[in-house]
Amino acid sequence: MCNPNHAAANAKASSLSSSATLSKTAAASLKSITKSELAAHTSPSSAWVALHESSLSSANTAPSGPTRHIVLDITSFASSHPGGDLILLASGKDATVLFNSYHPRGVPPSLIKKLTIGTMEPNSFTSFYSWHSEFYTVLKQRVIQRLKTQKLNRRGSIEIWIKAILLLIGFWYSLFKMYTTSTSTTFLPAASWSFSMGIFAALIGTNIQHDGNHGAFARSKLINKLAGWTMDMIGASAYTWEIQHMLGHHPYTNVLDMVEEEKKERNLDCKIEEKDQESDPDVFSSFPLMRMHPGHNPSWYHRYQHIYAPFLFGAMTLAKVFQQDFEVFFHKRLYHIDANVRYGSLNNVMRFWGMKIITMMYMVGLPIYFHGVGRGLALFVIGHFACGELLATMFIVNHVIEGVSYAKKNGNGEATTDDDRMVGKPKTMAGDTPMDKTRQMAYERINSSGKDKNVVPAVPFNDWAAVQCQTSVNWAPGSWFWNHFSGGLSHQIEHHLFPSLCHTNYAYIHDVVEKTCEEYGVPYQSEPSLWVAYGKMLRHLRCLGTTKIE
Ligand code: HEM
Repeated sequence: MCNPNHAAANAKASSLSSSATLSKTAAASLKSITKSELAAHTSPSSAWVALHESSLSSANTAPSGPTRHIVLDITSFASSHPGGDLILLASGKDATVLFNSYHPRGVPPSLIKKLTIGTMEPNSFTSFYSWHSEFYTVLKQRVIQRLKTQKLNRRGSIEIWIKAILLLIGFWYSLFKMYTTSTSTTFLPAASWSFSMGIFAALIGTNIQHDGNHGAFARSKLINKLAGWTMDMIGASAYTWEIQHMLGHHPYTNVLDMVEEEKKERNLDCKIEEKDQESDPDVFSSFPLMRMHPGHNPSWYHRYQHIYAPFLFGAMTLAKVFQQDFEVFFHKRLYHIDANVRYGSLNNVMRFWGMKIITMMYMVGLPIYFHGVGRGLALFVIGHFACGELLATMFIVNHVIEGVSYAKKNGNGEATTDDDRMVGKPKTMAGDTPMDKTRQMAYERINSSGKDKNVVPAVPFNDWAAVQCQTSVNWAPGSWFWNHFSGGLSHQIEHHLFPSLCHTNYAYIHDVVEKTCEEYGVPYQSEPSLWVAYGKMLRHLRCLGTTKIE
């Protein structure tokens, strides 16, 4: 079912996008590549990526044959890639989600053809997602059009530069005052500076490093790299963050791969070669103390998680700096995600250790030098608690909150029929499927306007972009202030759909996204403020602590 009114927009979008589906003759002349061959090409000296062919097609129709992926050799292209070395994160794996979500204007088909070296064996990957809808193609085209009309840069403009400079000054000034404020009579002033340093660190994380590492801060690759590096400046490794956030959380938001879960329960290793395991590492945050996905088994203590969560969130950044970074560095993996794409290179290993040593010197060593061991350590912990608490408050409400959906991948491969889709339909804790309701509303709206009800395009429940809308929630939508304060976290739906757009744009495109969702029958959930969202998040955690849904 396709709305003819959208055909023109779709055609325009696809002329820019990579409608590079290879002809049968061209495909026949390409070599067939196995999953293990693909997985062997993960270094900058030899990097291959696989792309789901239907996601590159402008037709976006359901497949008539087996799912097929093409393979691109990106080794020589990587150095000239406009998005910098982010492209290497995708090497050795199915890069369909990254490719589609990072190029709102598409990529020239001629480039795809030039880089294509083969095709994957049929059905090599079993993905939770479907790519057979025009929803995302039309949405991208409308958003790009809005940016053009309002003369906004896709990447950062003066707004983000001014903010970045002020935040960096705030961080270093607070640190300096924390060293130099005497603690001999009272501890409070130095503690306040440490608290302020922690708040600035959180805001640097959400406003500078987040955009930098998504390639969205500036047009220059070097500036993006430096902006991303501020993560190391505040103590945690940007490489671990890229692996967790960009390869795990963004592609598989609130998705839990039940095959992997079952293996874990039987203490079986989830092999890294099984690259199509699809789970969101953020739903493991603070695991096992927190239960953040209904697919996880509840333990007795989870019934109290809504009480201890606010304290635990404060320890989140300490756990990142001292536990997760080292675990990922030494094991070279995060759950099912191969970390060799970053920690496999000597330069990156040196940067990891160099930055850890330097930051420990100014964040722990100097406070101890100025204030003694006990007070110095206390100042360090206060700063981290302030940072962790603010970050968690603004982030967790986006994905773990009343009304949000969770998905389970049951290992049945890509859904192509409605029955298959039902298996993995994203559901709320209450067991509802919000998209059932929004789809119905879209049909009714068209019917009441007297038009043919078939004109509402059917978006599959597991359409990648529709899943982002079902699993993310906005707060304070449209607010310029909160969008700036949170580094775009308040417009999480827009961020998930367009991670390569600078966050300063989200407040100007959210109405386009909301309207397109409404038109296509896709959920779009917003909470009026952070406080309302926080309350709903705690209530939801209480419910998650006790209830299990199938
Ligand atoms: C797999 C093969 C890939 C090819 C052939 C490719 C090609 C391109 C091209 C041609 C552009 C310029 C687009 C424009 O100006 O609108 C671009 C931009 C970009 N790419 Fe890629 N890319 C690939 C993979 C990736 C991956 C995996 C990521 C992220 C992990 C990524 C991130 C980016 C970013 C952030 C930009 C800048 C976005 C912008 O200008 O709005 N690319 N890429």
